[in-house]
Amino acid sequence: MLTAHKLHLNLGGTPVLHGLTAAFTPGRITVILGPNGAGKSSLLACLAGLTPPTSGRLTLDDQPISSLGPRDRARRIGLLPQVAELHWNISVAALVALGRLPHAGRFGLTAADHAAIAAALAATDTAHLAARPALNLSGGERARVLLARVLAGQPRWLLADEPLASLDPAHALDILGHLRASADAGTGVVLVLHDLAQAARIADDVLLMRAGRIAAHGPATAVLTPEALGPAYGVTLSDNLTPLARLR
Ligand SMILES: Nc1ncnc2c1ncn2[C@@H]1O[C@H](COP(=O)(O)OP(=O)(O)OP(=O)(O)O)[C@@H](O)[C@H]1O
Repeated sequence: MLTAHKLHLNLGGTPVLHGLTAAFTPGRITVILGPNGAGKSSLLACLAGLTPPTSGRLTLDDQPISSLGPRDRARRIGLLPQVAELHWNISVAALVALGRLPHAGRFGLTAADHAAIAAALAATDTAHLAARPALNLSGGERARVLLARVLAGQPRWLLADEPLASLDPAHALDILGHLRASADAGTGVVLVLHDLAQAARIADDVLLMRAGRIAAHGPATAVLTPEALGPAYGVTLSDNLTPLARLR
């Protein structure tokens, strides 16, 4: 289990998370929803152990996340951040191989490493880009390659912030299918999404945030309703979760 207990986070003197308590279950896909600025990315960064909370407790399988060494943590928790910038013009193959760094032994990549990299390239339909310089990719290609880097690490927990935002419908479906298969194989998957239709398609559980607090958390069927989502987003929603109008 990945858990947050009474999590508070201040950034630049501003309270961003206000005492969140939540547990995430391996083998399930949790989608975090909420309006801009609700604290979704901040929560994900805390869960990944990258942003230390101001107070509260984060644990992975009953162990404080802060007690994990960076290599151990990176093996167990993979994070795809919302804004993933590329600074080096290395090849796609080299970039995806970086995802194996937490597993790297003294003698370079093993057959298992190569197999994991090939599987990540296949899952994201990026194998044909392997020789391309990473800086020359389109936005959607770059997003898929950066996801491949995370998948190559085969983390037990996969946290991804808007992983489908720049993908075309076919690639979005491919990635959703891969995430479902990963969860079915026991991976804990936590996704931040804005598209309610995608959330409805993939979520087992939904954590709805509003202004740094949890507005609802439970099975998707219970939270993905116009009554629960509408007030959080300040809109009225149709039965199929299409936004109809702003709430006054
Ligand atoms: N370094 C920072 N200093 C001060 N405030 C910050 C900092 N980083 C984020 N915030 C604020 O924290 C709040 C939560 O931000 P966060 O990025 O977690 O929201 P979000 O729900 O992911 O939003 P979005 O849907 O727009 O991506 C926002 O009000 C944001 O302006």
